Amino acid sequence: MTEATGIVGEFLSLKEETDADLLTMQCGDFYEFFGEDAETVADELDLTVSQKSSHGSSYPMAGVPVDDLTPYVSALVERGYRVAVADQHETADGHAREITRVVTPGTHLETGDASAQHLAAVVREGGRGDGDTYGLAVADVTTGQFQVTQLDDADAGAALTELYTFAPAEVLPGPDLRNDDDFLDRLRERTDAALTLHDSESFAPGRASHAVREQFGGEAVDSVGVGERDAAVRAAGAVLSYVEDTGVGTLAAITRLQTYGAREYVDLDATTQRNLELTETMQGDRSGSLFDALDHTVTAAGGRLLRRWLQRPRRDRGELARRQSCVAAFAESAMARERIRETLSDAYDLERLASRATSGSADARDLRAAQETLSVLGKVADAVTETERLAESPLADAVAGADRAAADDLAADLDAALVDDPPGTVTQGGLFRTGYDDDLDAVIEEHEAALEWLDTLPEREKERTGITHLSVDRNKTDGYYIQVGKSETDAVPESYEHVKTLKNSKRYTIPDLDEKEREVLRLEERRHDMEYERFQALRERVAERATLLQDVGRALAEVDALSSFAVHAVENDWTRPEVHDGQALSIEAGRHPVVEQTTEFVPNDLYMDEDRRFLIVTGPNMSGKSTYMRQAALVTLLAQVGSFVPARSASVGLVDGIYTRVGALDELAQGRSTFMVEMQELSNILHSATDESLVILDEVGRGTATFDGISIAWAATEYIANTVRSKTLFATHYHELTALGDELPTVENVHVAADETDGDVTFLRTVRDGPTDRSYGVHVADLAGVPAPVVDRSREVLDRLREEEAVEVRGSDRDGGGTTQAVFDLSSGQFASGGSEPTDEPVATDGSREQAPADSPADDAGGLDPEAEAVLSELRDLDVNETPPVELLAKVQNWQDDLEGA
Ligand SMILES: Nc1ncnc2c1ncn2[C@@H]1O[C@H](COP(=O)(O)OP(=O)(O)OP(=O)(O)O)[C@@H](O)[C@H]1O
Repeated sequence: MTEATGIVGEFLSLKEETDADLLTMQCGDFYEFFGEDAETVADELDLTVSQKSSHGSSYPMAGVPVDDLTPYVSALVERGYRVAVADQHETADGHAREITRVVTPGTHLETGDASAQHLAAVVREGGRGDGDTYGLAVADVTTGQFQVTQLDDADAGAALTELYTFAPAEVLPGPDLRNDDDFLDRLRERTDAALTLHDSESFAPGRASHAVREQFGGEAVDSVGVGERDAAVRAAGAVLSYVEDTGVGTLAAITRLQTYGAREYVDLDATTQRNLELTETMQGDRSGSLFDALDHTVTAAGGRLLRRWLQRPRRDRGELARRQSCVAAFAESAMARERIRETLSDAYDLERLASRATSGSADARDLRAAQETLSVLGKVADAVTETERLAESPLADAVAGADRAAADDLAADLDAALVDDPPGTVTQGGLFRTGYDDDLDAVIEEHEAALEWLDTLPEREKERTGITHLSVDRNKTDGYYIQVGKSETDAVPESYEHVKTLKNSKRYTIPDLDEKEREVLRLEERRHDMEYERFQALRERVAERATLLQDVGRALAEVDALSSFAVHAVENDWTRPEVHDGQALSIEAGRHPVVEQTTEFVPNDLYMDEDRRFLIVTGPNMSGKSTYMRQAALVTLLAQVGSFVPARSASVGLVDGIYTRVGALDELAQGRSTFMVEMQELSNILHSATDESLVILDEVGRGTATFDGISIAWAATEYIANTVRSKTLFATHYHELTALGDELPTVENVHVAADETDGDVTFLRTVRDGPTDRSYGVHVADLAGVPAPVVDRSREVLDRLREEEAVEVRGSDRDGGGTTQAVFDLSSGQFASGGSEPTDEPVATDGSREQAPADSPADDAGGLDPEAEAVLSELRDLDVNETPPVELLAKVQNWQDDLEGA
């Protein structure tokens, strides 16, 4: 291929300049993609590819109109591409093009999604292995939120967990982490984030701390105690530099550095968020999640905050008490609450408007929206002050946190400037009210007068000439003209100069009209320029008040989220939990917050404390074990976000983390076996949980052979109860484990009760102390529609196993005739002597006749060899009641081995 020149050549050389995935370049009224980029974009967005020839070669080309670029870029970014945009600008000798911005998943301003969009940088300091420090900085450019933290971590687990909670759209790994496959794999596994290698220099301590100081001022850095060389500062500097480099212009919206310590939030890893179905169900649906059930917010920002709260429960009792008091006040002020929510429903997303103002993308409608929302603050504040119950609650401070006077001033400013319903374009005039600016008014007045002259021209000309079919109009080619109907063209005066003949009419112009036309065009252009200039100035003034907009936006979002909690509490009869620093978790008549929405729910009590930390939950399948355990976790979580809880009363000891292990669903797709995932999750819990955590284990060890499963569950229970000492609920079908309830002082048994009369099982949904006696699995098989012969036979087998610890194999006699030949002996785990008919000889499962082995019980009469004797005597001496099941199993296995050896 010859080297491209011209437009394609220009495109290719711009492409060299950027490491973005795609480049689009403005060519007049279109943005064009060329070459491979054109093909990729056409594939992704269903655009038509044409061919552009350049000096004998031909290049694929796909383009979109200038005004439509944003949605196309958004769609590409949402698919994970980083898109560079090269704009065209006029120069003395034609035009030039340069890359003005790179839109990436983490810096995408025009997102259609109201939820937060996070860009994160993560830095590791110190050698590999023990004692590493991780710095994390997370920005949301759409709202200007910027959060920074630092944590010490041995194996990156805590740092990754912290990252997961933000569900970042884009991550910038620091220089030390770029080549760490393990870290990157773990990151990819749990987030959909695009990984971007940003300039290593920007992570360097000096550069980074300079960037942080430039952005927030030296004092801000010092006051939050982030030292120069800290990993957190390096991460923060990299994020700032990336936002600046991508050029979307939102850096100015990042006004505040929020640092937080790991101790402020409850540990809640991605697995647990998913298991507890906080924001989506395990199947990935929003509907049916806790957020979905709980969300009564009326603004996008309020919804975003509520979601964030659920994902980041707090450990600070003071903050929780503050939120609870606000919810309580709202719950008891029905009228004011409804009035405030009604007012709030007029609010736009101020945090996002602030970012649009600073990036220069806000239009007059956006500023109008900002004005209306700023004045919402005053109305909400008034409603709070006027309602005694609200006025004396911490809500008054929450509202007062934003500067109402400044908000009113800015709102008044904007209101004085902009017309009520401004147009969506900012270059076509019509934005400002009269009285806002004298110079502008003068031009507008002249312009309007000239337009008025044109408007009334037809009347004047009709009167002067006596022509009835006469109108004045304008189009692009002819400019202004007088149009006269064909039948009356004879009556046209001499002063009319003919312009064009149409089928039914003729067009003319007159000297006065030509002159007015020039005047109107001149005034129009001047007016548009003046209005645009003034609009930019106004937008800049708003951008300068970004912090104010963000403060007001956050205050309104908080009022929205808190009143949403109150609405839910009132509608569902929730109660204010007592939160305390002790261990006890006590729930009286508790319900599951989501299940109770759709089911006639049977409330249950739960009590745990220092001496009753570990509950083994047994009960039939489908009886409600999982629901009961999740309910405990969700009540705790709700208490730690400041919400009321679904219970008659509740007292919740604050936890430092909630860990769950629940049946894995979709991990097989990722190439890991269910059991492997189960064990990884268990391992993570055993490493991470502390005596202040809450652990939910819904079956452990089920994914493997029974003996291994029981052994692992047994050992894990001992380890948690004796060493980790976290509050734990463990649902299991291994009844053997219930023995631990009697032996370990802090472990207790509870069960979900069921009632069986005449073979009919009724689930009572009531939790009682002590272990269950049966499991009713066969009943569930019946409910699930397993064919009747299988269900009936299961019942028979079950009964025989219970009564005789042995069961025969049906149909093992291939030759027909008999039904009962091979007998499986539960206690030996082997086929023992055959049944009685039609023959006494043992038959293997394949139906073939076998010689009875020499040491089979059938041969006992002949005397035993020493090994068998030894086994028998051990068996006789064994105290079954005193031996833990796992040991029993091991013994049985040993005996079998011994006997086989003999
Ligand atoms: N307290 C309750 N009141 C009313 N319905 C309940 C209650 N608890 C559970 N349920 C309902 O019972 C069904 C089974 O509950 P769950 O999944 O918790 O049972 P499980 O014992 O964990 O079952 P399995 O052992 O098979 O996993 C669910 O549909 C749930 O909605």
